[in-house]
Order: sequence, then C-alpha cells, then structure tokens
Amino acid sequence: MALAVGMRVLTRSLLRPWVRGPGATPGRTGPVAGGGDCVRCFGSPRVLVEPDPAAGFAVMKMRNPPVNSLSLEFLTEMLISLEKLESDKAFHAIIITSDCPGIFSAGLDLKEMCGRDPTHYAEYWKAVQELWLRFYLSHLVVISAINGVSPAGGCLLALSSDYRVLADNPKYAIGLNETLLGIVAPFWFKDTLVNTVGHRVAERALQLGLLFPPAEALRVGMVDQVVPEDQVQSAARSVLAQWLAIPGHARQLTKTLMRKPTADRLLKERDADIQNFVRFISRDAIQKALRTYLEKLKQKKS
Ligand SMILES: CCCCCCCCCCCC/C=C/CC(=O)SCCNC(=O)CCNC(=O)[C@H](O)C(C)(C)COP(=O)(O)OP(=O)(O)OC[C@H]1O[C@@H](n2cnc3c(N)ncnc32)[C@H](O)[C@@H]1OP(=O)(O)O
Repeated sequence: MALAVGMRVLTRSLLRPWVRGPGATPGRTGPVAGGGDCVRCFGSPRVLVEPDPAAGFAVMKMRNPPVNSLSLEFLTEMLISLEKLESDKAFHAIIITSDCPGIFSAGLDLKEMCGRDPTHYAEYWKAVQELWLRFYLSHLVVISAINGVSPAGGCLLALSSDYRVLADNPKYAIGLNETLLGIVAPFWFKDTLVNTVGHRVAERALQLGLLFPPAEALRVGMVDQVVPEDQVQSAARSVLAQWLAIPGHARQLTKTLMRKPTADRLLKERDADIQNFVRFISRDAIQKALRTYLEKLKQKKS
C-alpha cells in the first residue's frame, strides 16, 4: 500500500523529460556521458533513461552514488522507469547499466535492513520482490551491461536479465555473497542462480558466498560475455540486435515458458516470504551481523 502511494507520488514528480550534460536544461537536447546527444532522456534523480525509440530500445543507467545500493527509493524509481518503458510500444528492449564508476550495484541497501522497524522491513522486502518479478518477467529484452562490481542484490538484478555482458576488470566480481554477511539468500535468489548456472555450481557458490572475477564468471555461465571495459556498451548493443531480430511474440512466450514456474513460486508465497524476511532480519544476531559488516566497510576506508 505504502509502496503504491509512494510510486504514484514519484510517478507524478519524477518522470519528466530529463536532459543530461553540463548546462543542460529539461526539454532540451544535451550531451550524454557516453558521448553523442541525448535526444529525449527522461528519468528520475537515481535512474537516467536514454531512449532510442527508432532503434526500439532504451539504456537505463543506475546512478545512486556512491555504490548504487538498492534503497527503497531507488527500487521504486527503477520500477517506475521500467513500467514506463514496458507500456510504450516503441520499446522492445532495455540495456541496464551503471553511471557509478566501477560499481554496477552493491546490492540491497544494508541501511534498509538494519535498525529499522518490522513495518519498514516488510515494505522494503515487498519492493525488492516487485522489482525482481518485473525484471525477471519483463516482456522486454533485458541486457545487463555490467560495468562494475555486482555482489548479492546487484548480481540478482543482472541474473534477472536475458543476457549479461561483463567488463573485463579483475575488480568486477559478481555473485551471491549473502553468507559472507551472515545472511541467507532467499529461495527465489537461489532459484534464479540455479536457472543460470545449474544446481552444483549454485550450491557451492551460495554456501561459500563466492564472488566470481570475470573469467570465472564466464566459465561457470554466470555471465554470457566478457569484453574489454571500453566495449561493454557497444557489445551490449550488438547482442541486442540479435535478440531483436527474433519475432517478438515467439521470444516473449518462450521467455514466459522458461521463467514463469520460478516466478510463480514467489507469487504463490509472497506474503509468507515477506513474513520470513521480517522475522529473519529482525533477529538480534542478524542485526548484529549486519552492523558489524557495515562497520567493516567503514573501517576499510580508514
Ligand atoms: C532459517 C532460514 C530462513 C531464510 C529466510 C530468508 C529471508 C531472507 C534473508 C535476507 C536476505 C537479504 C538479502 C540481501 C542481499 C544483499 O544484496 S545484501 C548486500 C550485499 N552487498 C555487499 O556485500 C556489498 C557491500 N559493499 C562493498 O563490498 C563495497 O562497498 C563495494 C565493493 C560495493 C564498493 O567498494 P568501495 O568503492 O571501496 O566503496 P565503500 O567505501 O566500500 O562504500 C562506500 C559507501 O557505501 C556504503 N555501502 C556499500 N555497500 C552498501 C550496501 N549494500 N548498502 C548500504 N551501504 C553500502 C559503505 O558503507 C560506504 O558508506 P560510507 O561512505 O562509509 O558512509
């Protein structure tokens, strides 16, 4: 309910034409980070959408610095941008990438799961579920251009796409590392990973909280392509052409056929999953583990 209200407010206030670049003003064309002109960018403070309707796709850039952690507001903004693109017949695909150098996404925002009350945890988890369901089942082709590190929820986001291109940088590790934080990846995180890399690789990766560097990620099938860092965006665009050449209805029905059973498991148990999460995350031991982890991240700097 709160999410629905929040989304209505955000939809009204945030999704206006958005133009990037020094001195750019809304409604005008301006330069964009990757070069070239942004014809009609739109979006919200944390999500920049660069549409190319003539080519049938849009680039969705995450920009929630410093690490694109998936806060409630950020999740909501991503959801709104995705829904907007899905409801516009001009778009058949999106490329999701990051605007934060070296970071695709640091995953779920630990501050949303630490020191808050059960109502907040429930609202947050519902938003996490919603974004996953929307990305995982989107009728659009979703390509991840992974230009940075992507642990846990960042990895889940990438795994929910149809194809993953990862920049070849040893720092850009990807994986579901929840156990390293003393928490447990929920069954639908696990199912998404199993569907991608198979049961044995997933079992080992999940128990050990493995974060795979690019060559390893490619070897186990966690990503589909590893390319030099400066070619991630162009490689994502090239591969998109192949996906868009397939008759849309046939591809979409096939995607549904492959993914619906996994999504249905969560859809059938959504409320129970929220209750499980709230119970689990509210435990003193889990709260302590998360605080310690956040503290370690801070200490790493000093
Ligand atoms: C009985 C069984 C029941 C089962 C029930 C199951 C129920 C469910 C269980 C719960 C499941 C919950 C699932 C969670 C999934 C997640 O996504 S958890 C998040 C995991 N993420 C991480 O581990 C990444 C942590 N971050 C990093 O490793 C690094 O920050 C980085 C490699 C991404 C970037 O490094 P660097 O560039 O050096 O930046 P930093 O200085 O480390 O960070 C800058 C700044 O950002 C803060 N930060 C980093 N990550 C997060 C985050 N995920 N959330 C919030 N904040 C984050 C960091 O603390 C710094 O803040 P300050 O500047 O110090 O304030």
